[in-house]
Amino acid sequence: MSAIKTLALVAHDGKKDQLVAWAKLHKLALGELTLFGTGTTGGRIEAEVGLPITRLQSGPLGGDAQLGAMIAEGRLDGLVFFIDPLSALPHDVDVKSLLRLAILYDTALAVNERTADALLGVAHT
Ligand SMILES: O=C(CO)COP(=O)(O)O
Repeated sequence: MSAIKTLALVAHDGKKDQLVAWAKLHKLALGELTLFGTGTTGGRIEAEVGLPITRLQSGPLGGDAQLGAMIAEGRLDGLVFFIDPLSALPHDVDVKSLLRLAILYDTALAVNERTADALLGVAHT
């Protein structure tokens, strides 16, 4: 696998605290990468972690679709997407589409913390 240079960070509302805590823990490693995020997630990463991140639309307003397009265009190496397995979402079709494209294009994909650690190459704590 070639090294990851561009990484998107996304979390559903019930998982945002976990993603912010994970990003704080791995700020140094994440700081080496060009980061993208959906609107609300990206805003929290910027404000609470202090990492520069390009914010797309909020997920329900097309942010997942924008990330899918980036994957289709070969502009994203990895996706850390903390999906909330306990909540139904109005934009579930967009989430499915994003995951489908990540699989189709063999994008490095982590949907939980342990796998995100592996993706980033850091030790699980
Ligand atoms: O809903 C999302 C992903 O499906 C995330 O969007 P926000 O980061 O804007 O909350």
